[in-house]
Amino acid sequence: MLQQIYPSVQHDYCYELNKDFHFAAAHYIPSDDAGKCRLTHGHTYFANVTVAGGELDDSGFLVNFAIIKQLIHNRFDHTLLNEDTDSFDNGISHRFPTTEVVARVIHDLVQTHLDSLPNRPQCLQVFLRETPTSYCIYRPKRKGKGND
Ligand SMILES: Nc1nc2c(c(=O)[nH]1)N=C([C@H](O)[C@H](O)COP(=O)(O)OP(=O)(O)OP(=O)(O)O)CN2
Ligand SMILES: [Zn+2]
Repeated sequence: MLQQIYPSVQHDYCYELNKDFHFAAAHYIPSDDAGKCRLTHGHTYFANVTVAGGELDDSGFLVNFAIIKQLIHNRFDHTLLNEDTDSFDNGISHRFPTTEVVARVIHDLVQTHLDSLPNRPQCLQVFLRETPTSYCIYRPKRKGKGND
């Protein structure tokens, strides 16, 4: 597993956890501007998900690390991302499986799970590395932080 220091996100929560995981997936970018990336090709994506909150659950967890990985790995590992039409859409640019959009989709899948937990943790950041030289960070707008 790639080890690195990730950019931190400012917050006032007592607890913050980070989960690293990776998954292999293929994609293509259906845009004339995408050059060679218009063709189907694969990556080993490295993700770091940041979750924060003020309360732990009955196991002493903010959220189980394993669940964070399973949510994403079970869904996308060894898939063609473009075929996951619940997450991506080849006809709408802001739903093409770019690094930016995949990072946002990972956030949304994680946050949907977190919203089902009684202690209501928040996913504050998704760091997603697509290649050795390219990565994206997605941070959702946060209510009460001047963004809403
Ligand atoms: N803003 C974005 N730009 C590009 C994306 C993207 O998702 N968001 N994606 C691609 C391609 O899918 C490609 O997989 C990654 O491109 P790139 O970093 O250029 O890949 P290289 O390995 O060729 O990079 P080098 O540093 O030149 O070796 C393209 N752009
Ligand atoms: Zn690519």
